Amino acid sequence: RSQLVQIRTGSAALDRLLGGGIETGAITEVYGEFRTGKTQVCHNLAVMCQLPIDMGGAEGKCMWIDTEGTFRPERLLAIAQRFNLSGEHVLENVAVARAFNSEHMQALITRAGAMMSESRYAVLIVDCATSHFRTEYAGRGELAARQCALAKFLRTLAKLADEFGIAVVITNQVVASVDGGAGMFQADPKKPIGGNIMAHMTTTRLYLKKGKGETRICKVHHSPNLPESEATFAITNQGIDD
Ligand SMILES: COC(=O)c1cccc2[nH]ccc12
Repeated sequence: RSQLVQIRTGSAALDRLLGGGIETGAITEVYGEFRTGKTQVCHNLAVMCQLPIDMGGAEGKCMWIDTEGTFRPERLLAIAQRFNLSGEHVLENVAVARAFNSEHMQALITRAGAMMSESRYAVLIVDCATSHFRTEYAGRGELAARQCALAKFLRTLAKLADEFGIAVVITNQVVASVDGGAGMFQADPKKPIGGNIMAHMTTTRLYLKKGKGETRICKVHHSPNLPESEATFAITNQGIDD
């Protein structure tokens, strides 16, 4: 069983909000509207996880499932430079696969276990975890089937988080809604069909929203052990920062 640590995000304010950083051995959902920094948080974690544990890292590799072509290797190089890591070495330790539909996503995480038995992974990123489910199960009549497929996907992720002690980080794009961005599949409270799968199958949920200029505000939702407070961070060319 690998030692469970918290991985620093690159923003001290955000790390304080999280009680140290992103938890390994757990699933963290990062959700928010378009362009609120979800993928930027992932780029930071893909580098930070490779730092020594005593520097807030997890001394492991990153596995990245990219569903919308938002992975940017050049962003990793800039962040690596900021933390005095070799960019080439950092990129070598990030295994990226494009996932073109939800079946492909399920196949990738099913096979991920074999790779995690071979070498030390610290982070599995799925960005974005919900877009294919949303488009493939589009109609209202498909909500139950969508919840079922998503629940199976999250169960597989939870098993990887538990078995390999990795931090699973999944992003979820939500549209501005009257319920204040309650996250994907927030079933209409009047007709809860399995409720919000994401809300009860993830350990910690980070809601991101735009602040002034290039700043973003993160609010912790539904965390079993963190106060519901918020932190402000910046998005820079060298990743997220205070
Ligand atoms: C090169 O990257 C992979 O082979 C990979 C990346 C993310 C998830 C994966 N699952 C199985 C292989 C794989």
